[in-house]
Amino acid sequence: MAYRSSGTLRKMVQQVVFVTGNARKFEEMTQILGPDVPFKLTSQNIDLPELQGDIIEISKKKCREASKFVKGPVVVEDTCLCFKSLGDLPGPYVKWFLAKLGPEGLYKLLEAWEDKSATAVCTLAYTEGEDKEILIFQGITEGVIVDPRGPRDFGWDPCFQPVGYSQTHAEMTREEKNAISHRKKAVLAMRDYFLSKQS
Ligand SMILES: O=c1[nH]c(=O)c2ncn([C@@H]3O[C@H](COP(=O)(O)OP(=O)(O)OP(=O)(O)O)[C@@H](O)[C@H]3O)c2[nH]1
Ligand SMILES: [Mg+2]
Repeated sequence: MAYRSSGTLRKMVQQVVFVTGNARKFEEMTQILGPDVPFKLTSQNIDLPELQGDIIEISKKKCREASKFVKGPVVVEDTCLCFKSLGDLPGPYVKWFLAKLGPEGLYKLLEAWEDKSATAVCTLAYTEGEDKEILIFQGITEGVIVDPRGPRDFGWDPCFQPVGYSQTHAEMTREEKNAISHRKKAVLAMRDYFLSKQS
């Protein structure tokens, strides 16, 4: 078992459970983390209540709920899609907007507005256990909402085109998306935290 060499003797985290019902999130997080990470990531699908509030608040509550089930280190993710013209809605409620309207409907929501800009926000909330502090790692990608293009196998990817690119997330290969995405930025911030704890 590994221990931190400096400061108080402390057991290192060896396994982190990603509580999510979304297999694509786990797949992308695993690909982004790569092999160079000091813990093993597994996933568990627990139907967690998602309370209302701001992004950080929702993520922290989700993490605390998850930690009651998982007896050990746990991470959860909440992803928001925020339309500037709509005062950052649908934000954390994008899942329900997407389910009812599809990517076309998301695009049409902005029909009356000239400004189609949006931000994709990935928020990871991590804790070592039920009574431990919750840490937040966030990644944001700026983009525009376009008439959907590309495969429909993941959420709103077909209507989100990152600034500086001519392809939507859905038109990119998985590697291309993972190299620039909101998730990549959040996951690498979490990975850096773990690597810094090691040294
Ligand atoms: O096109 C996409 N590209 C992405 O990179 C992405 N990440 C999440 N999503 C979707 O946005 C909503 C977030 O809701 P969400 O954070 O509550 O996720 P979820 O309920 O699917 O899983 P979880 O809460 O069990 O982890 C859900 O509809 C997800 O499918 C994405 N769509
Ligand atoms: Mg959810």
